Amino acid sequence: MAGQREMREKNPWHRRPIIIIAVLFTVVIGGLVTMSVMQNKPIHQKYKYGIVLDAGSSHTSVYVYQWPAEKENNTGMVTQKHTCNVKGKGISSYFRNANQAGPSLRECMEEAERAIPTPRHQETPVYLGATAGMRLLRKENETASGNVLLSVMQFLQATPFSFQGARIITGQEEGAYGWITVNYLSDNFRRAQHTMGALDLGGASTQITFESGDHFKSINDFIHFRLYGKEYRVYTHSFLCYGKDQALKLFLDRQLQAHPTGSGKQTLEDPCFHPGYNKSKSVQDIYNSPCVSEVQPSKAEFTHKGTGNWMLCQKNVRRIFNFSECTSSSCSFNGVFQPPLKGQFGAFSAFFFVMDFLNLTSEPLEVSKKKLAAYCSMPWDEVTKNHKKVKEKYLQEYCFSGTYILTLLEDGYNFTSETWKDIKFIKKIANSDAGWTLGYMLNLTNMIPAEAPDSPPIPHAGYVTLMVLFVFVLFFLIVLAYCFFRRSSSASQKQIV
Ligand SMILES: O=P(O)(O)OP(=O)(O)OP(=O)(O)OC[C@H]1O[C@@H](n2cnc3c(O)ncnc32)[C@H](O)[C@@H]1O
Ligand SMILES: [Ca+2]
Repeated sequence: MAGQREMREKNPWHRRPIIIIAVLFTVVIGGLVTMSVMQNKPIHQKYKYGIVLDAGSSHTSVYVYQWPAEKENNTGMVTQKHTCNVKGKGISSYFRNANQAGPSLRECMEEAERAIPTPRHQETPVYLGATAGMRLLRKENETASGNVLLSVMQFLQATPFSFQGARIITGQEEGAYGWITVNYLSDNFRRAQHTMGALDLGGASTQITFESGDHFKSINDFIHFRLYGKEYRVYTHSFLCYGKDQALKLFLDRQLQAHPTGSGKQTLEDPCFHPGYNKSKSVQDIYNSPCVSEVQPSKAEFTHKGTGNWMLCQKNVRRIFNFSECTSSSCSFNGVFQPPLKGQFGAFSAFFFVMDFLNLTSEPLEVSKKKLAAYCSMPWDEVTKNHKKVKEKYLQEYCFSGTYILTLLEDGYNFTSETWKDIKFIKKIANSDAGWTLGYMLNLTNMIPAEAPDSPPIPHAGYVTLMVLFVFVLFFLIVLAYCFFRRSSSASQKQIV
C-alpha cells in the first residue's frame, strides 16, 4: 500500500495541477478544432433564381433557372428548375388583339411564382426574348409588333418579380446564346479542348453556330467571346424564313406557283405528304407571311393531295434554296458565307423533335434517307392508325420536315455522310433544355466571367482535415516533449539523491 502511494506521488500525471492543465489543454484544442470546422463550414445553401421567357414563333415557353448564390461564377452551377409551355400560339399571333398577348402568359407566370420561394420573388430577374415570329411581324407591321411587346411588358411588370425587359433578339444573338448554352451545360468552356457547334431549328428561323478559325470574309457573321480566360471566335448565321413552318410555306408556294390552276379548284399533288392524304386548305394560310411571294394564286382554296414520293419530295424541297449563288470562298445557301464545318454539333428544337419521331437520331445519313423514303410512302390512314396520340398538325408534316432537315443539313450546311456522325440530336443536356434562353440569362447576369476565377489552393474539405491533423500532431508533440522533460528531470533528481 505504502509502495503504491509512493509510486502515485512519484508519477507526475497524478499531481492535481498537471491533470487540470492537461484537461484544460484538451478542452482548448477541442474548442479550437470545433471553431475551425464551424467557421469554414459552407453557410446554408441559398439559391438564386432567374426567369427567361422564350417567345418563339410557334409558342412561348417559360424557363425558371436556379443556382447556389455563393457559386454564381462557377460553370455548370445553373440548373433548370421548372418549365411551362404557354397555351396557344406564339405572341406574334396576337397582332390583331395585342392587349391579350400579356395576359396569355398568366398561368405560366403563376407556376413560376409557385416554383420560386416567396422571399426570393422580388430579387428574381425576368427577361423576355422574342424570336423570328416577332421579327416577321415587325417587318410586316411595326405598330402591331410594338403593341404586342408593350402588352407583355406591362403584364410582366405587374408580376412580383424584377422585370428586366422584353425585346426582339437578333438572329445572331439567338445563335450565339444557343452556342453558349450547349457549351456551358457540357462544361466545355473550362474542361474541354474544343467547343461544340449549335444547330437550332425553330418554326420561323434556323441558326448555325460554331467555333471557326480565322476567316476575314463576312465579319458580320463572327462574334468574339472571352470566357474563363479563353478567346473564342464564333461563326453564326440565322436564316429567317427557314424555320420549319415558314419553309413549308415556301415549299407549298413554289409548288402552287409551278402548277397554276385552270378554271376549277386547284389540286396540289405533293410528294412530301403521304399517299391518301387529301385535305382542302386555305391559300391565305400560306400567303399570310412576308416570307412567301407577293403574287398569290387567285383561288381561295386548294386541295392538298399526298403522293408520298421521297425522291421527288427532296427534289422539290431543294428548290426553296439557292445553292448556285456564292461570291465567297464557301457558302451554305442563298449566297451566305460559311466557313468549313468544324467539330461536333448539338442539333436541338425541331431538329430533335422530328428526327426523334422518325427514329433517326443515331442513324447514318444514307440509312436515314432510306428509312425516310419508306416512311413517306406509307399510306396516310396507316400513319394515323399507328400514331393515334400524336397531334395531327405534326403527324401530317413529318415526311416534309424530315426531308427538309436532311436537305438543310446536307445540301445547305454541307454535312456529308462522313461528318453526319458529328451531329448529335439532343433535347436536353444535364437536365436543362438546349436553346438560347440559358445563354441569354448567363450573359445578362454576367455569370460567365471573362477571366477564370481564382480557386483556393486546396478545397474546403481538405483544408479542414489538414487543420485538424495539424492540431493533433501539435498536441501529440507537446505531450511527447513534456514526458521526455519529466523523465529526464526525475532521472537527474535520482542521480543527485
Ligand atoms: O425559334 P422560332 O423560329 O421563333 O420558333 P419556335 O421557338 O416557336 O420553334 P420551336 O423550336 O418551339 O419549334 C420548332 C418547330 O417544331 C414544331 N414542334 C414542336 N414540337 C414538335 C413535335 O413534337 N413534333 C414536331 N414538331 C414539333 C413547332 O410547331 C415549330 O414548328
Ligand atoms: Ca426557338
